[in-house]
Amino acid sequence: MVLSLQKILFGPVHFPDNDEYRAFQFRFLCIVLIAGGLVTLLLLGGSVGGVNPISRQHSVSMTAFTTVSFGLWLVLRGQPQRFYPVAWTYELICLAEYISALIFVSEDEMRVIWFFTNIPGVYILLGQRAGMVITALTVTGLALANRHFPRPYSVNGLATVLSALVYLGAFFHVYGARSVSYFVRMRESNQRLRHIASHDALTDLLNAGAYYASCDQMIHLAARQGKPYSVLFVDLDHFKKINDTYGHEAGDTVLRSVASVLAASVRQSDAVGRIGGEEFSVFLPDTDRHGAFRLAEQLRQNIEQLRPKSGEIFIPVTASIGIATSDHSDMSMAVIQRKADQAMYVAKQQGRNRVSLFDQPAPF
Ligand SMILES: Nc1nc2c(ncn2[C@@H]2O[C@H](COP(=O)(O)OP(=O)(O)OP(=O)(O)O)[C@@H](O)[C@H]2O)c(=O)[nH]1
Repeated sequence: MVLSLQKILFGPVHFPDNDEYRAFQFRFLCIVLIAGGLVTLLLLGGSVGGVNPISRQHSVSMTAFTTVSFGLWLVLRGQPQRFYPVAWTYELICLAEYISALIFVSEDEMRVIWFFTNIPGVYILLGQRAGMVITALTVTGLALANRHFPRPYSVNGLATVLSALVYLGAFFHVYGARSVSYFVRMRESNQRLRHIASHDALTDLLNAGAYYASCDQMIHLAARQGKPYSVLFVDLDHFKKINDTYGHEAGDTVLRSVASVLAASVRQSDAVGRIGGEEFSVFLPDTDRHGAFRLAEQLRQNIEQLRPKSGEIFIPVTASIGIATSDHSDMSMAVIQRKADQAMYVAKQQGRNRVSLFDQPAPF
């Protein structure tokens, strides 16, 4: 019920998770357009019914305003990319409408109130600069035009109106600046937290949880498309000895260097995760065992040539890599990872610094 009302009001729109403020502005503008059209329609109804007489000239302007408001809502519905042109157009027709009321409805001494309702909306929809410009235009326009109105406001009345407008503009300026900067900081810290929760602090690769979650998604996609996928289990050789010989910090340097090589050597669509101390896993969508073997061999050589530097020492490092490729049945991540692990174990047994395929001889 709520969802279908939202669909009617806003159309079929979707905003990314970290775009709440833009989503709010879009929805706010839709509501403002509908509310603006309805309010003028109500006042026009009052005029037709004789409750609230409005001059003929202003009735024409109100009819045009109502039509354009609803028209703009239809233009905006489901099209967030039209937000700024629609918001500016609406703002300009609002100003025209309020000026028309000032000139043609002089018997309504409260008509200046509409300028007050306008300013918060400009700050919310169009931001600080537009809010300041519209406030300044309103204040100077009223100050200069007052004596030309058929029934000008008294000096006292005008002074109150202008001071209150300046106060309102300043208030929303400060409030808007604060809330936007607060929102931006909240969004940044959310992004940071999400990154921390899904990445390994030492290497900045995906951590085990995030890595397996993204592999599960890729496996679903591959199953739908009927495409093969492979997993490389990369385990550094005699890493304990590296720690013992060069120190733990040098070990960390090695892990970071290997992680960079892995991340730089694969495609954007592949996933790389640190799944244990000196264990990495690489998921290769749309890759059969030939492609996986070629890449694994390349990675093995890149790691061997790496020789990361710690202090004045270049540390020799090698890796054993196990490969498993999906067969025609659907293979879960846990199963294929286990097979890659077994293949890696074979590589270790055969002397390390080599690539081994699960249950199969090398294809070349
Ligand atoms: N520097 C550092 N060492 C780590 C980290 N995580 C795990 N290790 C160390 O990695 C070593 C892994 O040793 P093992 O599992 O025995 O494996 P290995 O020495 O590489 O031997 P093989 O795998 O059989 O070639 C352990 O000594 C861990 O303490 C880390 O974040 N930083």
